[in-house]
Amino acid sequence: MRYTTAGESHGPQLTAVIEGIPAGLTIDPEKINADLKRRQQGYGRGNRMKIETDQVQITAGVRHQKSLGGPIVLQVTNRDHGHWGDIMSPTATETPENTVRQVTKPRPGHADLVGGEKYQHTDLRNVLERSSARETTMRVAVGSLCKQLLAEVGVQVLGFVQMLGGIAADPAQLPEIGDLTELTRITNASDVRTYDEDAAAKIRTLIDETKQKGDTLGGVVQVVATGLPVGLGSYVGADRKLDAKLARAIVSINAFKGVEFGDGFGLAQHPGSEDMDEIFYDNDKGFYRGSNHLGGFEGGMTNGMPVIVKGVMKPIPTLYKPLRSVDVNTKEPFVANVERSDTTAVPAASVVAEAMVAITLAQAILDKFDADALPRLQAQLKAYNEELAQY
Ligand SMILES: Cc1cc2nc3c(=O)[nH]c(=O)nc-3n(C[C@H](O)[C@H](O)[C@H](O)COP(=O)(O)O)c2cc1C
Ligand SMILES: C=C(O[C@@H]1CC(C(=O)O)=C[C@@H](OP(=O)(O)O)[C@H]1O)C(=O)O
Repeated sequence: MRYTTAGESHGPQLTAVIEGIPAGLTIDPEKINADLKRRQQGYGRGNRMKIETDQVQITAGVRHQKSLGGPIVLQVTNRDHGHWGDIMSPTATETPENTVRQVTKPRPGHADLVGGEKYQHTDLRNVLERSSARETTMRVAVGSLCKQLLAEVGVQVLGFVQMLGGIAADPAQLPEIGDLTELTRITNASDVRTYDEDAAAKIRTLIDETKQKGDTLGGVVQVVATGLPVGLGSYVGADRKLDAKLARAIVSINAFKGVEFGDGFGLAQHPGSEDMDEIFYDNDKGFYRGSNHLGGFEGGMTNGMPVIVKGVMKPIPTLYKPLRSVDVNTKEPFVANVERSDTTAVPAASVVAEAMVAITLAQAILDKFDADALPRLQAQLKAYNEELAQY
């Protein structure tokens, strides 16, 4: 399964084309809309989210809510496009009026300067429009569709905020991970609600204070996936390791600078005897691990434990507090002048991370098994799990 997205932040609309979804999958657009809404929420977002109400339109590959096996097209309208006149029109010709707002002042921490140099753009709007995290709308739409597929084979995926601006959102250890729907109830990724209401209140206060100072915040998000078959991915080649593919998927999210599995960087702080997950056997459960320090991966393969992936998001680069930069035309220094921006988008990013994990896990399952039609995929997975139970 592969997908691509298209669209500019303030262009008319965003599009995703997905190829390789099995025929016969029920696709509920309202479930996609619910995830799009989660991505739009979260304390600390800027005014753009008051303008947009992201709703998916499915325009190809689906009939009567069932996938047909061909490419699926998803579209979301940018309501803000209406405020941009011809400036973001794909068809209007260039005039003094629609080029007057040329962007020549690159923002530190953004793609603006390097993108201009690389693509020979003198108007940096041509860079920022596509490098904007507005694009993650379509990743969430694709991920939401993938979650509908994963649910049909017993896999659940959930992303949430683990830390924001240095304050832990889940100070307690994750409870025994069973049904992720239960986890959704207590950890609402769309806001900074956490296991611990005190922590959530502290985070909201910190976001308010940071906004007042014209500054921004980053954080850590966590994604948990349960119900995965043993043996997705492979140790036999670098390009087949599934943990490596997940790392790439997470770091591909705008502003993400690091990724870890299970105890991640914390593993370096203990001797091996405290970090390995010992192996046990039970007649009913088969092989199982007594702990999950390694986040569900051994040798680049799923080992049957929940997959636990974390990603770190840098603070939002556009600050109301000015940062120094240099105008690409005049080569004169300036201090940035901001119109609007998020103070933090870590809650939204946790929904994006969930989508990226769902997409990558769906790809791994569809690569491994015959995926032309959903019932055959389900039958193959069942046979595979039954075979492994005899090992
Ligand atoms: C959901 C989400 C919302 C974001 N909102 C903003 C924003 O309002 N302002 C901003 O400057 N950056 C925002 N970013 C971050 C930038 O898109 C990102 O830092 C920039 O494209 C440069 O890419 P890089 O940080 O991956 O190098 C957001 C990122 C995400 C994931
Ligand atoms: C539009 C979204 O996020 C945007 C991501 C973003 C950036 O630079 O990445 C900058 C802001 O855009 P604008 O300049 O239009 O306010 C955010 O609002 C979204 O998440 O849907």
